[in-house]
This record gives sequence, C-alpha cells and structure tokens, in this order.
Amino acid sequence: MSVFAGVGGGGGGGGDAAMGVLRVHPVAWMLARAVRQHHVDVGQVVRTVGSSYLRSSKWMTTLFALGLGGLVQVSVTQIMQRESRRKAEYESRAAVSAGSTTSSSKLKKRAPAVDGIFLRRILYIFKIVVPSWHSKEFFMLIVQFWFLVVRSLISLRIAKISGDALSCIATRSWQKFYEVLSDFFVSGVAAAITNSGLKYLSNMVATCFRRNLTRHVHDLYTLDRNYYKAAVLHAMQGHLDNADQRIVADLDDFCKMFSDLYSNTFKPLLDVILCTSQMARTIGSRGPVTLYFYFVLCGGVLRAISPPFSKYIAILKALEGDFRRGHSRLITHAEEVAFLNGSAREKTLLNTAMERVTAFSEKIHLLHLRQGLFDQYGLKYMASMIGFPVMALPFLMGLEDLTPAEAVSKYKTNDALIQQACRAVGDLIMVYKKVQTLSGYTARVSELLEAIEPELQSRRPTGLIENGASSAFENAGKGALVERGEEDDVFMQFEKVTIMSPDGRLLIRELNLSISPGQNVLITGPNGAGKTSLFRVLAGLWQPSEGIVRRPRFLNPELPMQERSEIFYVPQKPYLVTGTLRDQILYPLAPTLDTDDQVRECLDRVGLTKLLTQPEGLDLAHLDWADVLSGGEKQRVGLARLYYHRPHFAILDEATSAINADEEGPFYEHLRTLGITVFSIAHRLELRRYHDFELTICGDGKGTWNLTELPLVDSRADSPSAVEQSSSLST
Ligand SMILES: Nc1ncnc2c1ncn2[C@@H]1O[C@H](COP(=O)(O)OP(=O)(O)OP(=O)(O)O)[C@@H](O)[C@H]1O
Repeated sequence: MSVFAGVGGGGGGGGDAAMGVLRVHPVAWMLARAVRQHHVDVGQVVRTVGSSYLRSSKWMTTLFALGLGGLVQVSVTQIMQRESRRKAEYESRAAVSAGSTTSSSKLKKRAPAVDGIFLRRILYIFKIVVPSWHSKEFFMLIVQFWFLVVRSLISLRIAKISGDALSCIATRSWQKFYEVLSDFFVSGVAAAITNSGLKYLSNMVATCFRRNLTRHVHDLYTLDRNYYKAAVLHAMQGHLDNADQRIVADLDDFCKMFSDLYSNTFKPLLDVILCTSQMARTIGSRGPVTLYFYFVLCGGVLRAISPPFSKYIAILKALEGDFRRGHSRLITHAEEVAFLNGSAREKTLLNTAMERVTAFSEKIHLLHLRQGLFDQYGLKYMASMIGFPVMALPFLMGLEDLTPAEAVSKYKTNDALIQQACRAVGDLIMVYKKVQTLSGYTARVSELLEAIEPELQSRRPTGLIENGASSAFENAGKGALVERGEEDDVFMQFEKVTIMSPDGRLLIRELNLSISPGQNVLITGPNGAGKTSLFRVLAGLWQPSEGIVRRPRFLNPELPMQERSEIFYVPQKPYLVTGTLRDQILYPLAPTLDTDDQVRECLDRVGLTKLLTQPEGLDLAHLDWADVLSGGEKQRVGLARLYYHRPHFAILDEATSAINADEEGPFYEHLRTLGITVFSIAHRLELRRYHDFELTICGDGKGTWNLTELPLVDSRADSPSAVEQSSSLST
C-alpha cells in the first residue's frame, strides 16, 4: 500500500533522514487529496461494499471486511494529517537551522544494520557488561540458561499430559484420570516457579548490564573532561548528539533488549530441538524436516522484504533525544523565557519536537503492521496448514500396531509438540526483527562509546561526517600542550601558537607570550575574537593548531591540598553544584567540615555573609543555586571559591563583570596579597590598573594580536605606553 512509501530518508530534502516520514508516495497523495476534496469516507465505502458483498457469508468474514475498512480509514486519515505535519516541519526547520536540534537531520550518517560492524560492536559491549566468566553476570546467564532448559522440559511434559488426558477419556480409566490430574498440578507449580524465575532473572540481567555499562560510560565520560569533548565538539561534528538521552535512556533500552533477546533465542532453540527429537520417535523425522525447510524458505523471504527497522530505531531514539533536550532547555532557561514571554514559541518548538517523535513512531507502527501481515500469515497460518498433513499422514498411512486410544493419545501429544515447535521456529525467525531493533540501540550506544573512548575512535565507521570544517578542526591539532616541570623557569608560555575555531576560522595566529609569577595579563578584544578560546587551549579543551603551550599543572582534586592547584578558572557565570553552600565553595573538592572557618572567611571577603544568616549556616542547601542567587552573587561565589583554593595562577573570564566597579579593586588587590597571578578577560578598560600586560586579540579573521606593557599602578588608568610585541612584528 502506498501509504508506506517514502521510507528512504537520507536522500534529498537536505539529507534529512527523519524527514523521510513525511514524504508520501505521489499516487497515494493524489488519491488522498481526491478523497478529501470529495468528502468521501473511504472506510464507509469499504464497509458498505464489504458488508453487502459478504451479506450471505459467515460472520467472521464480515468482521474481517469491517476491520479492513477500519484500517483503510486509519491509513487515509494519516495521509491527511501528514500535510499539516509537513507544514509544522517546515516551520521547525527554520527554528532548528541554528543547529540546536537533531544532528541526525544535519548529517548523513551510516545507517545501522545487522552486519559486521554490528557484530563487532555487540561483542565489545558484551565484554563490558559481562566482565569475566566468574562475574555475577555470567553466573546469572548460566542460571537463566538452566531455567530455560527446565521450561522447555516442562512444555514437553505438558504436551505429553494432554495426550494422556485424551487417552484416559478414550479408555475410561479413572486411575489414569487421577494421574493426569496430579501431573497437571505438579507441572503447573513447576511452570509457575520457572516462569517467574525467568522473568526475575531477565530483569536482573538487564539491570546488572545497565549498571556495568553505565559505570563504564561514566568512567570514560568524566575522564580527561570527555563530557566537554563529547558534548561540544563531537556533537558539533555529528559523532554524538544528546549524550544525556543516550546514557540515561538508550543504554537502558539496549540492556533490556539484549537480555530479552538472550532468553527469546535460547528458549525457542531448545524447544525446536527437544520437540523434534520427541516427534521423531513417533512420526519419524521426515515430516518435521519438511516443515523446517518451509520455515527457512519463509524466513528468507520475510527477511528480504523486511524494512530496515534498525535504522528507524536509531532515528527514533535521536528524535526522542531532541524532544527531551527541548524540555531540559526550557527548565534550564525558565527565567529568561518567562521574562521574554516566550511561552508560545517554546510550545511550538516542543510540539514540533514531539510531532517528529510521534510521526516517526506512527510510521514505524505502519511498517510493523505491513510486516506483521506477512509474518503472521507465513509463519503461523501457512505453517499450521503445512503442519497438518505432516502430522496426520503418518497416522493415516501407518502406525497400525497402535490401538485407537493410543493413536488418539499420540496424535494429541504430537499435535501439541508440533504446535510448540512451529511457534518456536516462528519465534526464532522473529528474533531477526529483535536483532534489527537491537542493532539500532547498539548503534546509539556505540556512537557514544566511540566518541569518548580513544581506543574506539579509530574504529568509528567512516563516512559519518559531512561537515568538512569540523573534521578539519579535529585533525588540525598539530600543536602541543606541555605541563610545566618543577625546574622550568617559565611559568606559562605560548610559543608560536595558532588557534582555530571548531568551524575552521582563524582566531589567533602565532602567539608568542611568556608569563612569570606576579605578571598579571589582561586580555581584550571584540566579541568572538577568541579571548575565551585562548583559555580553552590553555585548559586543554581545544588543541592548538600549531605551536607549543607550556602551562602550570591544572587543578587535580585527587592530589593533596598543598600540591593541588596551580591554576584555577573562574568564569563569568560560575557553575553552581547541587548541594550546600559549603559545597559551592569547595567545588570540585569533596565536602568536608574541616575547613569551615576558611570557607566562612572567604564568604566574608566577597561580601556574602548574608547567606550565613540562615539557621542552617554552611549547610544551607538548594537543588539549584543558580535559581536563588543573583548574577553578581554568583560571581562572588566564584571569587570565594578562588580565594579558598588559592592557586598560583587564576584565569578570570569576565569574572567580575556583574560586580560594582568600586569593589573590583579590593578583589584584585587581595589576589595579589594571596600571591595569585591573574590572566583575565575584561571589557572594562579600568581594569588595566591591576594588570602588567595587555594582550589584544583583534578578531580581524587574520589572527592578529598585540601585546602591550601597561604603565605602573598610579598611571594605569591612562592609555597604554608602548606596543611591545604584535603578531605582525613576530612574523
Ligand atoms: N564550540 C564551538 N563551536 C564552534 N565555534 C565556537 C565554539 N566555541 C566558540 N566558537 C567560536 O569561536 C569564536 C571565538 O569564541 P570566544 O568564546 O573565544 O570569543 P570571545 O572573544 O571570548 O568572545 P566574547 O567577548 O563575546 O566572550 C567565536 O566566533 C565563536 O563563535
């Protein structure tokens, strides 16, 4: 049926795989439009024609016709709804063109499939979720396997009891009747225990897998600030979108599917083997083999016509990630949105993201419907039709030595066995569908691992990136970042350092700068010139394109306090962690009560003693401190944190921009008293008086910069004295 058309995705229309859902086959579209224009109720037409045509037929056939009419009605309604969705999609495209949502819509990614890459990825993940053969997880898998065997044996037993029941009726034996009754009772208890045990084990395996996998991801995600690289750089380059969705939801889905697949593969496999061997004893093996040959043939055909569900699952998960991110953004920026009265716009954006998810889900449901028709007919009803002669012929043509009661009993037992075997083979063939779904989840999880695990980055499937500039950035890092040794004279040094933005723009070219303790440097320049980018390079978040950066040791919370901090970063909007007031000052160190006096002193120094007036004191806690502190107060918390950590070197990125100008002086003076050398970005030129050098980044697209020595404190309010170095001089 043409309503299923347009499933390709990826090609045309901006390479938007997710858009594929909104493309409808032209013939279907014309039909739908004609139907709508003439107000024809297609469902009614089919129902009327069907019921009058089938008036004399049996009630089941009539019901079938009515159901078909309903289905056609649903499909046509869906085509209608697509027009309005398409409009909404166009609207949202404008909104997301800034790159805020679906990276899947911007980038052409290799579609996940059940292939070699899938196998390699699943093996890799298996080693993470089952760390060793003596692990708890391995033990659980073994116990689960044992339960599966028991369940198959119970099924065989129940098939035999069904035959015995028929035999006891045929022979009118009361003794057999009681035996069958007690057999049913015992088998029922065993089946109930086994089934519940299996369910429990399956859930436990999924949960343990999730714990192992999530821990592994957390280890890597937080290692070497990978969360930044993954979220900012890889997301931009299309390697990774919505890391939160992948870690919180996709990992869980993957583990559930993985565990489910394990039990759903072994159980039918065992059933087939056991049922076939039992049947062979009575009716020989030719019949079952013929039936299985049919299943293999049917499975091949079904596989060939099956839509690429793995790809669709991956797209659906990406869309769900975008939807979730829309809500997270609204929570994070609730106040700004409320001030701007942006509710209507936000609603449109959220509804659009939701529409994408639901429209795509509908498409998948329709594809499942189509596939289900073939699966059901081929694997269930057609198989039963073939199964009947397979079962009946041996009884019709031979087995004369059996009494009628024995023949009936054996027929019944074998009938139950063959039905179970057919169901099992059908389930095995349907496993392919689940494997396809698992492949979609595996792709989501593996992309996350490949983005954060260096060992896997080389294994990332090629052909993922369309954005040449981004990949150029990734490969452009020919420069080096070196940690200063104890014996080095130079405190911090940039040697012919060139910095490019991730989208390939030249920000700073061949910067030469050496800074010694006590020499404060002010960085100025227009917006977007690359001032913060210089710090990103210094912190190791970005790699320099060329040159060498020598820097002091960055904060390492693992080290003892006196060795820990040589360099500390204070941004314009300090990050506030969930927890107590004490936690804000100690961050990123773990909370301790030992230094409370020091913490109070730091708060006092930045004028935040008012926060201590609450009875809880330093234990005062808020879920989100960002919601309860003003902009200036947040900056004061950042400065108090700096005073507490007392590094040798501080990077202040407009760290005092929201604080009164007359209070900035004492802050800077206190930093000098503490022996903290400052490297600051500021737009307020009055701050020159607290610095020894001014580095101006021109932001002219050629990477030009100037370094100026500033006059002594008394005269520093005036303009700079002389240009000492510049990029033009240095080249
Ligand atoms: N993650 C990123 N991906 C792509 N481009 C980025 C990224 N981060 C920064 N840029 C770009 O790099 C350029 C320099 O940014 P940077 O933050 O260093 O500017 P800045 O000089 O600190 O500006 P401002 O004074 O406005 O804070 C900008 O044009 C910005 O758009």
